[in-house]
Amino acid sequence: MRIDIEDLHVAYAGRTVVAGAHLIAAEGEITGLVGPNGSGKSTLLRTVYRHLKPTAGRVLLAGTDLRELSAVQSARHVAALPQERGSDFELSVREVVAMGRTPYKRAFAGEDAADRDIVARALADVGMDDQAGRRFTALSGGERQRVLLARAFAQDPDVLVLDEPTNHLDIRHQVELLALLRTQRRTTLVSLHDLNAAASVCDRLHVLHAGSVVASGRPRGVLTPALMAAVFGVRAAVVDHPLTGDPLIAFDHRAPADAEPAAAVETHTGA
Ligand SMILES: Nc1ncnc2c1ncn2[C@@H]1O[C@H](COP(=O)(O)OP(=O)(O)OP(=O)(O)O)[C@@H](O)[C@H]1O
Repeated sequence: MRIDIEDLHVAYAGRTVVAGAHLIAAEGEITGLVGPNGSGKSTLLRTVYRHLKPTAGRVLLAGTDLRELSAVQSARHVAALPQERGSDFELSVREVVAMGRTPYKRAFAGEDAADRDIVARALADVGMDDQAGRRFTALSGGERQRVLLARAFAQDPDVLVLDEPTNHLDIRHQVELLALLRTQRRTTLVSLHDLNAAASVCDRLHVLHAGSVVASGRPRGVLTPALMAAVFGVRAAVVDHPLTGDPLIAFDHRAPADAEPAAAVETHTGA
């Protein structure tokens, strides 16, 4: 299922932080959202998983305005890994993941064999199947993250919305998670701070700056040295990754760039 975000505005207590964002997350593609701190990535994602209501504009799921769907209907289609990662579940790992099946159950209905298979597969996908009996609150930050991702997988959604899913993960688990997203081929909308990971894993990228999408397109067309200077305020060269051929952004960690105003950034929409 495809997601269309049209002229989205979102405000907190009257302060608009997403202002007229447009983007498409195409069916079966990984669509990345990148941008500096505070640019509005989490806020935009929160409207897609219905944690926040837009003040104007809309989010369409396969052409239907999300607001026309009930909470249960949208939970069958859209699963999220939010940035607010619950830490207060006095539940086992397996029970947390099984919560992903809730949208499919009638009140008080128990698990059936199909639910148990889906939960087991989700736990195996994130490499937590050997820890299913542990208490969620006893896990490390990265382990919790993987369990909450398994809960999203157990929801068997058409669309995955992931807010910085690689946060807290060691490099091996980052690579595994991103590879897993690629093999699943679900419609995925994901925010990432790691621009090299975004360049490798995303089919398309949207760059948010001060609440607006300032560049969109294939990673190679979007992640240019000029954009890195103007939006992120850093100096960088873009080369070919020696192992994969993906764009590899080599940052100058010694000094920031003199950032140009964001208005100087051209919006890219091509390949
Ligand atoms: N719950 C909230 N109440 C009020 N303002 C908020 C709230 N959450 C975010 N903001 C503000 O909205 C703006 C956008 O924040 P948001 O978290 O969407 O940015 P982000 O791009 O995800 O940032 P980061 O990269 O730091 O996670 C920021 O100015 C932030 O301070």
